[in-house]
Amino acid sequence: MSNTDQLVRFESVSAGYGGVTVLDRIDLSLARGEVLAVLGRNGAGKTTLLNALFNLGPELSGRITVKGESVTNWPTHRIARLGLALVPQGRGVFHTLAVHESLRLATLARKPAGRSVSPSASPWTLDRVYREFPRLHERRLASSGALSGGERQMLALARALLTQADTIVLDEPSEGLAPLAVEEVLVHHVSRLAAEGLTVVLAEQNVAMALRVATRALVLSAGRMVFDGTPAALAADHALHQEHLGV
Ligand SMILES: Nc1ncnc2c1ncn2[C@@H]1O[C@H](COP(=O)(O)OP(=O)(O)OP(=O)(O)O)[C@@H](O)[C@H]1O
Repeated sequence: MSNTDQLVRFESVSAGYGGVTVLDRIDLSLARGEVLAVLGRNGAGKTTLLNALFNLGPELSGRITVKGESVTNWPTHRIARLGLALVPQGRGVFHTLAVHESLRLATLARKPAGRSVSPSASPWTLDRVYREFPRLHERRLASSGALSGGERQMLALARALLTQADTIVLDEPSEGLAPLAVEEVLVHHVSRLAAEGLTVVLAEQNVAMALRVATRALVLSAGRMVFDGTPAALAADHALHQEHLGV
């Protein structure tokens, strides 16, 4: 893999809280255009891995590189300006704002430094977001707090796109969504965006959904990486499923 294809690299990254190790010497690399599913049971360290990438809390050791820059311990906003956007668990939308206002605010957020990093030729605008998510256009005057779970996830995704990020990181996007909403928001929209060149990382408990959209999967178990490969290889590995993903 050439350096320009490589967006993110973890080299022996350990992370923890209050001296307790939660992630243990993780090595991984993420290439442009991949849809990477980060899987594992409750407490396996999925959120900690995403938070390590954005330097959002855990104590870190090892080395994290984003687009060739060594970003370990950089402030989160500087890491984001390299073209990464995080949609946190619970979606992080302001409940009192109308959908349109929430999206408009996202267009004002600071853009990545220098050149545009959006993978598609045209930048994300409000019009383009409303074309991609017609449901948000219908609901543009509704308060964000009145949205369904699926609509709120679309709003969070749209806000991330409006920062012109080329890499979107989603923490448990299917959590609390009805099956139809999972299908519409995640399988439909995420697959479409990935087909246009967006790089996506999603931490998920919903293994079946994640494997439908992912091009690659990692499995964490008690902070160690126990699998890194294709969704097909993971789906075929029943013993690994049983041991590290089964409920
Ligand atoms: N801020 C924190 N302070 C202390 N311990 C934490 C903190 N955040 C997470 N942990 C611990 O780290 C471990 C991994 O948590 P993490 O949230 O990364 O797992 P996860 O795989 O995302 O699980 P879930 O699916 O439940 O979100 C757990 O034992 C958790 O209790």
